[in-house]
Amino acid sequence: MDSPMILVVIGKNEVEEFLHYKDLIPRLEVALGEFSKPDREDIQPVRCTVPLQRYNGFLGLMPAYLAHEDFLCTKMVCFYKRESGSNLPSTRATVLLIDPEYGNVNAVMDGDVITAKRTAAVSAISAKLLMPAKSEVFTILGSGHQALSHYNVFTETFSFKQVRVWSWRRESSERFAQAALGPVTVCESVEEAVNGADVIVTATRATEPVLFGQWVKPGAHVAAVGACRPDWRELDDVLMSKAEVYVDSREGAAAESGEVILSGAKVFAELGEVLNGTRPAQREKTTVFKSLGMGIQDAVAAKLVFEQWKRHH
Ligand SMILES: NC(=O)c1ccc[n+]([C@@H]2O[C@H](COP(=O)([O-])OP(=O)(O)OC[C@H]3O[C@@H](n4cnc5c(N)ncnc54)[C@H](O)[C@@H]3O)[C@@H](O)[C@H]2O)c1
Ligand SMILES: O=C(O)[C@@H]1CCCCN1
Repeated sequence: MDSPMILVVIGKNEVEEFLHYKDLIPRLEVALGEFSKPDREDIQPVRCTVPLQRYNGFLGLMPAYLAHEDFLCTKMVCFYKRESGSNLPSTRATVLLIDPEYGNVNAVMDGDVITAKRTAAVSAISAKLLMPAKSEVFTILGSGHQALSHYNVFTETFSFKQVRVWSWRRESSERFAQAALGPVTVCESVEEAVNGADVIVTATRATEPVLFGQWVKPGAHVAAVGACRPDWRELDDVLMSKAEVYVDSREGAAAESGEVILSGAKVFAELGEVLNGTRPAQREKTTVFKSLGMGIQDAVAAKLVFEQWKRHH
């Protein structure tokens, strides 16, 4: 017998309409905390990846089960090592909601907005915990989808005196600055962009380091969002060795993060451990939050979207 639900398709516009940072952030904080408990019940295997060599990319499968909420879903995300000048998106994602009792699919949802917003929301949580107490200068490296979602949530959540952007191509940085809701200073080089910055987000497709420790102010917080393969980097060894390293999942970082694996840096804590109070937030030190993305983050976001969708239909 099937579950009584019929299959619904929820597109990008609806996900955008139903997913708000003010709802997403507190729920992600709870989920990250649950994930980092030794007796966790939520289930999330490390991403399974299928190489797509012909296209220089991967298909990532990201299932998750939120046990307390009896919510089961999986994201399917293709991500590519695009040429630097390419205008094609580096990730495309879809989320399937599955009835945990009967096994049938209840909903197919756009995953691009979910990926953009939940990733930025988790970086904002890292900054809330780890950035210097008086943070005035915020720098974004990259000017793509993640750069924009990070700009949106960081400027919505914190008050910076200056926001700077650097990107591979100046035209893209200028387009980014025009699309942003507030003033953004376009920088010519990474060094200029990060000089004196308190908070730095790296959201590029780089596979070799673009951010070097010698340029980063002591005590700054870096949320590193790109470089999600064991041999890809955005940050150099100097930065990885001078910073206290926080991750979303230790297991994920050990399997997938070039920054962690190649530098040999020790992971100090998961964000969830800081949220649970079992590891300290070393705000006064230079900190790196290495983000790789987790299925439970997608599940939290997809659940919120589905709740709102049901309310409106
Ligand atoms: N941590 C997570 O959960 C998570 C989630 C989604 C995406 N990502 C990763 O974040 C990164 C950005 O994703 P996006 O969706 O914004 O991509 P995007 O394609 O929209 O933007 C990528 C940006 O990187 C710049 N760029 C390209 N090649 C570069 C290079 N060699 N050096 C420096 N900059 C370069 C581009 O100009 C562009 O500004 C990707 O690496 C992606 O895989 C991580
Ligand atoms: O968690 C995610 O959704 C992304 C997909 C692309 C690779 C990095 N992580």
